[in-house]
Amino acid sequence: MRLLEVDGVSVTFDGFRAINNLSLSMGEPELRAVIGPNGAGKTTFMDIVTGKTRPDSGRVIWGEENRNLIGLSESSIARAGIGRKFQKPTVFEDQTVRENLAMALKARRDPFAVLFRRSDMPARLAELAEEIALTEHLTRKAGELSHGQKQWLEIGMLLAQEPRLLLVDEPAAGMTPAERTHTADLLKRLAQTRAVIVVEHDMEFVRRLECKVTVLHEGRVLAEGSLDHVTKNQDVIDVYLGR
Ligand SMILES: Nc1ncnc2c1ncn2[C@@H]1O[C@H](COP(=O)(O)OP(=O)(O)OP(=O)(O)O)[C@@H](O)[C@H]1O
Repeated sequence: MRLLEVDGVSVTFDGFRAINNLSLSMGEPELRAVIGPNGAGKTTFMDIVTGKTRPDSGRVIWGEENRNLIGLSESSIARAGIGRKFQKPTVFEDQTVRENLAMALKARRDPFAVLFRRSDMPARLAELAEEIALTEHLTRKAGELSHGQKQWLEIGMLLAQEPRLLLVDEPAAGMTPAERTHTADLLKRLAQTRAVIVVEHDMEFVRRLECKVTVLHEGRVLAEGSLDHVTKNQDVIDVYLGR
């Protein structure tokens, strides 16, 4: 099913067109990597989808009701089911892993939260911890976790909101090789039941995701397909070699 449709979106900053008639479609479930050189518009694309930046034109169509997200507040969009993981982890370092997850579960504000009984919380918390491979670390302070584990904890906290689409910004940055492998596996698993968009510079990591790749350049889609397909594309090669 089609979950998200970005349709002919443009945004200009001080006369500079950062996003230029961008169109992109996401299914549910789906895993997608978005790559592109510096300044290609990757961050601005996420800012538009999450309501942080309002485009000058175009539409962002969401869900089975074909709701246009443009003009909605960031919190309305989050409630509609779009979660965003920024590059830097923002977990509560003085709280334990369990406390961080419990806070995220309590913070659920969507209409389903009322159906979600408090007594179900321990089970859901255990499930989340399992999903992000932190079951053994529930009683540790988040500040004691490795960089990779903090990132997983934050992903777990986002999962508590049950997003239908998760946007993840450069998850592999600063991770050890073992953590990268874990993260790629985690994202692949998450994308079996929801839509996940990963913005990433690291091609080795993108290869591990084994998913469709969208290459952005100058605010529009330059190429789309498997990593092998897009890396053979002459336009993509030229852009990456800076010609
Ligand atoms: N608020 C803003 N005001 C002016 N220009 C901006 C603003 N935000 C982004 N830009 C410009 O828009 C272009 C796209 O930026 P964006 O950050 O989306 O690219 P990116 O693909 O995320 O790059 P990187 O890989 O370096 O993070 C860049 O040229 C950037 O300088």
